[in-house]
Amino acid sequence: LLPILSYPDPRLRTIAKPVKEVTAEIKTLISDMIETMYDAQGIGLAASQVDRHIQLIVMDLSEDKNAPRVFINPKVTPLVEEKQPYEEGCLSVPDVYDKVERPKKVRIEALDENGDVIDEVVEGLLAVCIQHEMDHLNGVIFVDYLSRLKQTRARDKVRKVLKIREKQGAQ
Ligand SMILES: O=C(O)C[C@@H](Cc1ccccc1)[C@H](O)SCc1ccccc1
Ligand SMILES: [Zn+2]
Repeated sequence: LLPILSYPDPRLRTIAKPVKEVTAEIKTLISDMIETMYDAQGIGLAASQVDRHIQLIVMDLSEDKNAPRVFINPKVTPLVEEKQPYEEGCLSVPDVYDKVERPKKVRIEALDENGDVIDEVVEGLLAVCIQHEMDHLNGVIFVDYLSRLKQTRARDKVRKVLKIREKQGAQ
């Protein structure tokens, strides 16, 4: 399992670089990220969150958690002005959930783990998730869209959750 960086760690603000070649090392990182995502009960995970600053996202929206998807060098283009609210969470901001509005329908252009082209128009949770993950690759965290007060509360909440986890870990 890979350690997930927690807000407000400044490393989460690093801009991810494009992947030049899908090497064996990157394939290992992909499977480690998928395993880490499942363990953390996430439906998406960006490489930035595990302190690897390359343009790589893994995702699995399936019920049985057996359909992982990989997006390399993704580009997301909003297709409509209309925005849709969604109660978002983030593995880097544990136990904090709040409403974020994002474009309802987007186009995803990327490469998959075999270097094959992905070019899809998506809506719903997949559209929310890919935009949330793309933000991570650009050093943006969903709490950045919330009020200052909510950002302060989020920082305090994460500090508390991490203390509890440390205590649990130590036992
Ligand atoms: O990037 C992450 O931190 C994983 C995110 C992905 C996500 C955020 C908002 C909306 C959809 C996906 C989540 O922690 S995964 C946990 C989760 C699952 C279902 C709905 C919301 C959050
Ligand atoms: Zn996140």
